[in-house]
Amino acid sequence: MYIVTAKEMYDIDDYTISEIGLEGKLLMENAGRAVSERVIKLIRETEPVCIFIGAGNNGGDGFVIARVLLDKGYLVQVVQVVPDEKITGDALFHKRVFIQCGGEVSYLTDLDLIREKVERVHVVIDAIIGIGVKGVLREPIQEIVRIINHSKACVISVDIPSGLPADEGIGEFTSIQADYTFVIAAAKESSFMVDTADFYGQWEIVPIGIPNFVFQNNTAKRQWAEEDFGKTIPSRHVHAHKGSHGKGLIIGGCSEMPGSLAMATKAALKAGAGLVAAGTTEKVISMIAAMCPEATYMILPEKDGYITGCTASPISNYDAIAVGIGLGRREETRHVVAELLNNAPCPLLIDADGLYHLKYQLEMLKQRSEPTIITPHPGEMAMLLGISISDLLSAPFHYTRDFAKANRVYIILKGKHTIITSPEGRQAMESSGNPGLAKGGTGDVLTGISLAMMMQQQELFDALCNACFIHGKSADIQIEEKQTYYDLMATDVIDGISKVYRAFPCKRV
Ligand SMILES: NC(=O)C1=CN([C@@H]2O[C@H](COP(=O)(O)OP(=O)(O)OC[C@H]3O[C@@H](n4cnc5c(N)ncnc54)[C@H](OP(=O)(O)O)[C@@H]3O)[C@@H](O)[C@H]2O)[C@@H](O)CC1
Ligand SMILES: Nc1ncnc2c1ncn2[C@@H]1O[C@H](COP(=O)(O)OP(=O)(O)O)[C@@H](O)[C@H]1O
Ligand SMILES: [K+]
Repeated sequence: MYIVTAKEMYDIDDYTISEIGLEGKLLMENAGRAVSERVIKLIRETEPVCIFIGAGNNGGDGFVIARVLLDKGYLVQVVQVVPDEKITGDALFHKRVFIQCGGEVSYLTDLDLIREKVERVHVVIDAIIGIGVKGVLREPIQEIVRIINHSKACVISVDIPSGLPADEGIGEFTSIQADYTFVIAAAKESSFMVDTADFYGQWEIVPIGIPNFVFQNNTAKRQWAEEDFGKTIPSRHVHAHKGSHGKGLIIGGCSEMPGSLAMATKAALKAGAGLVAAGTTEKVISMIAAMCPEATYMILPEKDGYITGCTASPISNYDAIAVGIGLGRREETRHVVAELLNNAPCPLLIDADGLYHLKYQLEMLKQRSEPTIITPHPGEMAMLLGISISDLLSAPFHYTRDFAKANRVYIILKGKHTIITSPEGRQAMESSGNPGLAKGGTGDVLTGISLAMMMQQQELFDALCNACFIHGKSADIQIEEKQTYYDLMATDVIDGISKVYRAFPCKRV
């Protein structure tokens, strides 16, 4: 599933129409029919429906839906909220076809009459404005939207709730509050944003016949789905030995935070790493070694219980290194991250307190010849960017893409919808997981899983997407089977990794 801005969707439509030859009228027919199919599954013929239609192509979709429902015997009323001369092009074509089929259209702007109508119907279909909205809704449409929002009717939006921007980062708007939205052809950015997602209600994408390659050529953003995991997760060879699946090192931990290192280490092994070493202070090793007997341990120099260096040890022997969890923010610790940025001869993942130290040496990212991956939650990403969390969350695709390209870094921006970005600006959204994960330690588990994935035979970008999938899916399976959002623990997420692999068996070569 692809994710688009309004401009990208218009480019995709234009190419499909002008280069491929699928006419706009035909796309509108496909869109209207595809939405009608879903509507028919939701509502009964006896439930009166009112379709609200605006001036653009979104309104055109509305005329197709009206025709299909009328033909199926539904009680359909069509209210046009703009004068006749505003209906032009493909929308006018489909209005005429609807009328030829016996349909009736009333142009209404009297708000009392509209209120009366809306009170009498069970279902409102909102085809007033789609992705072509500009700014805050003008009157009388704004008031019509208010009337619909105050009614008891079930509201079904076509493509996008009218008034809502398709793109992230747009501040002021008034919008239909939909119960359901049937999104045409590709997800719009706003369906994932904290401030706009809820307006969609339950939503689903309806395909309208646009070929896959047209999306691929016009957007670098997509959702990472179960099928992607199934297709990309590497096989385990029958003759594999522990070296075939990577030798990883995790550096972190201090006397106050030993558990995070234990969890990341265990998660990395559970996710499939061949060998994992935990690099930390002698005291932390004595605290956690029994929790993860399968790991090896590397004693690092320390001061007052905090690690102060790491390159005295042979870091060149590893296939991937993670640093930062439970590391602490002492100044003496900062150059642990600097040493790794300078010397780690393999992919380097930086998380948690490591990101805090990275903020002071961001310019080193560009000098690395091996990939660097950062795994911030929104607070950490905002800190790296020097902006507020609310600014970041209003336009996360934009901010993470710019940062990734400018600093040549992979980013996993964690959240309900986690965004994975490559240094070239390719982006995937991974949406598994649930509120049970909103608990300390789950990020450490993701770091461990990510380290394991980074060392398997798969493209690094896919590896990071798959790590997020395993993490979220594990939490989902645990909630389905035995736990609740309240009692899910980070260690349960580690246990659930086995269930993900059993549910999606990978190929054995
Ligand atoms: N081939 C295709 O492209 C396909 C497109 N498809 C469908 O087309 C939709 C996009 O259609 P679109 O581009 O015609 O724009 P659309 O969303 O109907 O809105 C434009 C109208 O809104 C009005 N308006 C804007 N802002 C406003 C405001 N603040 N307050 C009040 N009014 C405002 C604006 O008025 P104006 O400012 O021009 O006076 C204009 O009349 C897309 O979402 C999908 O459903 C599908 O059929 C598949 C094929
Ligand atoms: N409501 C939620 N829905 C889905 N995933 C969530 C939710 N809350 C947190 N997560 C996931 O849990 C993890 C939390 O990571 P992080 O904030 O770094 O935790 P910590 O540092 O305490 O271990 C991330 O992978 C995030 O995507
Ligand atoms: K709409």
